[in-house]
Amino acid sequence: MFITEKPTIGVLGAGLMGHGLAQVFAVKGCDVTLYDRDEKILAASLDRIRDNLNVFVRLKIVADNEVEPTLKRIRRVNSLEEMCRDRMFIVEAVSENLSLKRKVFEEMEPLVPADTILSSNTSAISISIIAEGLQHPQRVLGTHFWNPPHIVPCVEVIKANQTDDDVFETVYRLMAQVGKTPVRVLKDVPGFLGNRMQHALWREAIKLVENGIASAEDVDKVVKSAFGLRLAFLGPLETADLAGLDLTHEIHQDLLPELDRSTTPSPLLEEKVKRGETGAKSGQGFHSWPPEKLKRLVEQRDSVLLRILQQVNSE
Ligand SMILES: NC(=O)c1ccc[n+]([C@@H]2O[C@H](COP(=O)([O-])OP(=O)(O)OC[C@H]3O[C@@H](n4cnc5c(N)ncnc54)[C@H](O)[C@@H]3O)[C@@H](O)[C@H]2O)c1
Repeated sequence: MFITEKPTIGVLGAGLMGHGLAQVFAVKGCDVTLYDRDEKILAASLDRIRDNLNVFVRLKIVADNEVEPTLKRIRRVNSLEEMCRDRMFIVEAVSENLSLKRKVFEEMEPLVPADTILSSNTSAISISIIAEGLQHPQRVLGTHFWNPPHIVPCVEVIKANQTDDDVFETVYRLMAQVGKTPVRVLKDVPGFLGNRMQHALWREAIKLVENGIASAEDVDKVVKSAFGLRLAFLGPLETADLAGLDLTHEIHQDLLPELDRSTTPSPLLEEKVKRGETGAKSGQGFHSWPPEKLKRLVEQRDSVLLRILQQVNSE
């Protein structure tokens, strides 16, 4: 399948992920339509993108005079129909809810020609189930961007049971064309690649706190000041190779039986959620989050991530 130099992109949902997705494509010269049923969220999206771009300008990744032309390439529209018009690729980023996702895909189908590619940014819902019952499920696949999508390079391109090979490879190339680091997820498994690994780590981290082995502060500190440091440069399998697979085998023989293997959320997590301690949004989770601390951390996160990426890319 052919990708034009300036692909036409539709983004459905302008929330946390959607506004950043619009930015990803617009920065690379694509013509973007952006739609959200919530008028306030849609109205605020361009200012959020401008704020994001200003961080890039401060770090000299984007030139000052590129900000307005980038914003001009994003057209906020007031209906699904307008968002779908003349699009080569549409990415859905509405709330994480299966029936909602199935509904919006059903609504989009009659609004686009059979060769418009439709993707979902779902974190965990099966793409094959979203595509079930559509007239042309072969043009549906997953593109799982990570938050913040305008900064984190990886996009997991997920092949659903019905996805056509050519569609899959076209989207893989499109992601590379807009400067992302695509990976192929060849089977539609829950959590794809990244969230399976990430939540295996979180399950163990929560269990260590629940069992009183260390504080939440110290659990986070071990990741940040030990093995987490190298993760942006070396993956776990590269690290296992460097450590030696014989040593890895030895350690797994002794350690794997000791690790948490729960198949339900931990009692500590259940208790916190019941108490309303839902993390940053409520001000309290494993850590406490006064608003100024949270604001500073999110700003620092974006600029630290960009600087790590600059460093890794220059090696
Ligand atoms: N937040 C993350 O860290 C993250 C990371 C990766 C993937 N995702 C996935 O991305 C998707 C979006 O997540 P988010 O965090 O941006 O959520 P969000 O709640 O910030 O945004 C969702 C947006 O969808 C809009 N919406 C809902 N129904 C709609 C409809 N019928 N038509 C038009 N707009 C509609 C809402 O108004 C809202 O603005 C989810 O599937 C989520 O799992 C999220």
